Amino acid sequence: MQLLALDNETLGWGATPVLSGVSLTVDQGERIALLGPSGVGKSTLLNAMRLRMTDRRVALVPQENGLVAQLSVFHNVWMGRLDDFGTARNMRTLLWPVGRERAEVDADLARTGLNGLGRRRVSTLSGGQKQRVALSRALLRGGDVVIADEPVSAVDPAQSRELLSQIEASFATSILALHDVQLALDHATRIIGLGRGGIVLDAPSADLTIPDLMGLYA
Ligand SMILES: Nc1ncnc2c1ncn2[C@@H]1O[C@H](COP(=O)(O)OP(=O)(O)OP(=O)(O)O)[C@@H](O)[C@H]1O
Repeated sequence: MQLLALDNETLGWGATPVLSGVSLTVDQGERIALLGPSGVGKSTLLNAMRLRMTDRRVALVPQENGLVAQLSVFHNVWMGRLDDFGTARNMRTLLWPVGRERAEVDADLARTGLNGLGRRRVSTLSGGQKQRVALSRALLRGGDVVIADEPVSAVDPAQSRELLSQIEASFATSILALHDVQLALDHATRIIGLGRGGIVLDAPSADLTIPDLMGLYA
């Protein structure tokens, strides 16, 4: 089943184009990694994909995490489900979370290695812990597809692999901007490479090698 299609499109911000001639489709079940040098347009493409999938349940992990620093880890993770409930229920959960809600959040915190941190204020966490809060929020939300912008950039290599495995376990389809080419080759089934204002590579990971991908950064 096709989740989205872009046909020779120009993508950018306001009147400023970043990527042009962008044509691609994304099918359910694909695991896509976006690669390319800093500033090339990975976030721009992810944003365009997100906007085309309004008919799908999408979980997002933004590059800057999108957390509310003054609120607890529990509150930030629960935000992944705010649009599942009405205002009154959300107010109640934010003020007086019940045991079942805490348990649901705790289960996803455990999956990202943040056991026991539900009551901590996000502002007191390390960069890698904050990133894992954002991933826990996406896991709690669940959905058809996860769109994540460098979701493991602040954690160590072993944690990166574990976290990507957790993403794979929860989402049938994933679209991830990554900067580690080996991680991309190991976890994605398809790699889209950006450069020179557009897509310069779109191929199955199985057909690609590290030197092929390093060419994106030359
Ligand atoms: N929200 C935004 N509003 C306006 N311009 C933006 C916005 N986000 C990105 N841009 C611009 O779009 C261009 C591509 O940036 P983008 O963030 O898509 O690249 P990227 O490949 O994700 O970079 P990085 O790897 O550094 O995160 C840059 O010139 C950037 O300034």
